[in-house]
Amino acid sequence: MDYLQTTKVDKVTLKDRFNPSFENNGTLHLTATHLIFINPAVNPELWLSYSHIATVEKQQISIKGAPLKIVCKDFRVLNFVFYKERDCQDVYVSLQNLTKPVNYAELHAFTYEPPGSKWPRSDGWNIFEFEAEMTRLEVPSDLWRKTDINKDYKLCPTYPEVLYVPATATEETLTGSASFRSRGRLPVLTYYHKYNKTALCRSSQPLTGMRGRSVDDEQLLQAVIQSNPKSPVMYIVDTRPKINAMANKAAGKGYENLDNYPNVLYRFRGIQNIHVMRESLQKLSEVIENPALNAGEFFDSLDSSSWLKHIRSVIDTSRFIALAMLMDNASVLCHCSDGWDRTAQTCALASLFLDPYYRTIKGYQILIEKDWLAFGHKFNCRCGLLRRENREVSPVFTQFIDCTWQIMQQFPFAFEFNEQFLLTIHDHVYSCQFGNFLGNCQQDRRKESLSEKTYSLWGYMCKQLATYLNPYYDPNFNADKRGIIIPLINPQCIRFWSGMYNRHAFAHSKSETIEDRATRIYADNKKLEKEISAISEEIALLENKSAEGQVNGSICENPEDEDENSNLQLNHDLKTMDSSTTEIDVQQATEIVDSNTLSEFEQLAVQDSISDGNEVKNTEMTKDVNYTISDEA
Ligand SMILES: O=P(O)(O)O[C@@H]1[C@H](O)[C@H](OP(=O)(O)O)[C@@H](O)[C@H](O)[C@H]1O
Repeated sequence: MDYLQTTKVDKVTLKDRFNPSFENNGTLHLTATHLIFINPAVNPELWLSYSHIATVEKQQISIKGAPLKIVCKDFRVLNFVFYKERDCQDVYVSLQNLTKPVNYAELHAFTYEPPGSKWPRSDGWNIFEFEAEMTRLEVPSDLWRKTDINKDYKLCPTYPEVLYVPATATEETLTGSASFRSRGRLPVLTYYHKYNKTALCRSSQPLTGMRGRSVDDEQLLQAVIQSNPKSPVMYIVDTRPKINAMANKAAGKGYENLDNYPNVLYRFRGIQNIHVMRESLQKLSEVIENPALNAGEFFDSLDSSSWLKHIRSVIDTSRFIALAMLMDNASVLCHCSDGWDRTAQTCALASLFLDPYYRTIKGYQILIEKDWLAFGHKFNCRCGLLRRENREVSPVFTQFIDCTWQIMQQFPFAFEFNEQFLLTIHDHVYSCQFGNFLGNCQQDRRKESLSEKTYSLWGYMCKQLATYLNPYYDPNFNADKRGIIIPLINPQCIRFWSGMYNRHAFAHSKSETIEDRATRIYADNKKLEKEISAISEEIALLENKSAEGQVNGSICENPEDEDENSNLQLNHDLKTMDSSTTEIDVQQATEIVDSNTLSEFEQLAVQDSISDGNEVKNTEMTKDVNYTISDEA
């Protein structure tokens, strides 16, 4: 490893911004893949994958030594102080080289071997197949068809090989439409709501320019409309601010000219581009890192970062898509400029609102496989996994994980998984320990043979599913409304996620958060309930046995059965155990559910739109529905 100027440095201090008096002195080791800091008096050792490092900065030397600041992609900030300036320089140069790998082979995934019992490298690599997911969604073959037009990625290099399109669309129409869409990313199906036959399609922007048009593209959208027997219209949800879409026109792209797209309702949604999001996260990081802020200053700075405003705009757009499909029975085409950032966020979230399957552990992984990995979100570029162009880095996936967490706060019973599940996925996008997120599209991953050469994160996670289970989960949540959830988007409903952005700040603090405590108590109660019911069954069995014994005059006299008697006593104690805590929690839980279900109006609307007859009167629905969306967003 010629990158390493040094492999071991003694007399290093790891400062704690939030506890300056805490002297953490130890030894720093640099290996091929990790920085390790060891202080025998502190457990556990600190292990940091080079892939997790965002920036390394040498700071002003002081009488205390030579400081080195490391900012991580999981929002951890490490301030080391070296006794010798030379050591600081050697570590700085080493990290500068080690954190900017040039090619995949340098990444940890190609050397990682799971600790303990080995499991097959293939575990978790084949959880997603497009056809299987479309079959699960019950996509009707008379309305939609699978096409192999993208075999070997020859039509669109960044799309998956398997695509689903309207059954009436010809291959010529598809080819013509692809040539009229940015990077060939033509409108194709990503989610199907079988209850009212509405479709969610996704694409990139059209190459309209000042007056361009494509009859093929127009015919393809008419075919989308005709694939939905429930409505004569469809929506195009352009996730961008209108002004950005207009700016793209000058570059020969832009948005659909509705004169050429009859029966289409157009909505601009105002989600900002990757550059604005990168700057917003930079401001958020500065707020997180600053221990000197008091509460008021913290929230003022958080506001000025606009991070929560952007999170809200992504959720709001996804909610609009779900409501348009649900209440207007209209199919939707969602796009942005390239159709791999904001489109991935909003299509995935809208699907998560409409289909409870995506709120299970496996379903959420399938959702990421479909709308993020298969449809070509550029993980390499956006997460800076290889030597990167800073202009391409942006927290698009972090925002999606944050949005998911926001929805979990509103619907704590609707998700099979917990916060730790989201944090694990987020952190392993950056760790490069597994192959799932390497590359920018499906074609890249196949070229690198990642499923043969690396382990899958899903394979790793399924070995410890209990870690990721949400004890509040109710698989039948909102069952009478088919599990559909429509989140609230009032600003006060969007919260700062300290479990993501501040989790390392108080890492050594022993205090348990309220949420953790409630989760623990609730999980304990669940466990006790299970034990009580198991014991009750045992008691019933024993009572039956002893009744039989009395009838046959053969009551067991031998001392071995004393255990059974003591069990009976124990069981009796447990059975009469004060279950007030369980009752309170169940009562509390019921209150939470009541406050989290749809508002009266939305419940009515949702019931109407998915009523058995499914005969929704569009005009009434649209007329009644206040989407609170302005075209000029
Ligand atoms: O929309 P713009 O202002 O042109 O900005 C573009 C969007 O952010 C694109 O992401 P998208 O997939 O969300 O459109 C991104 O891929 C491009 O690099 C950006 O230039």
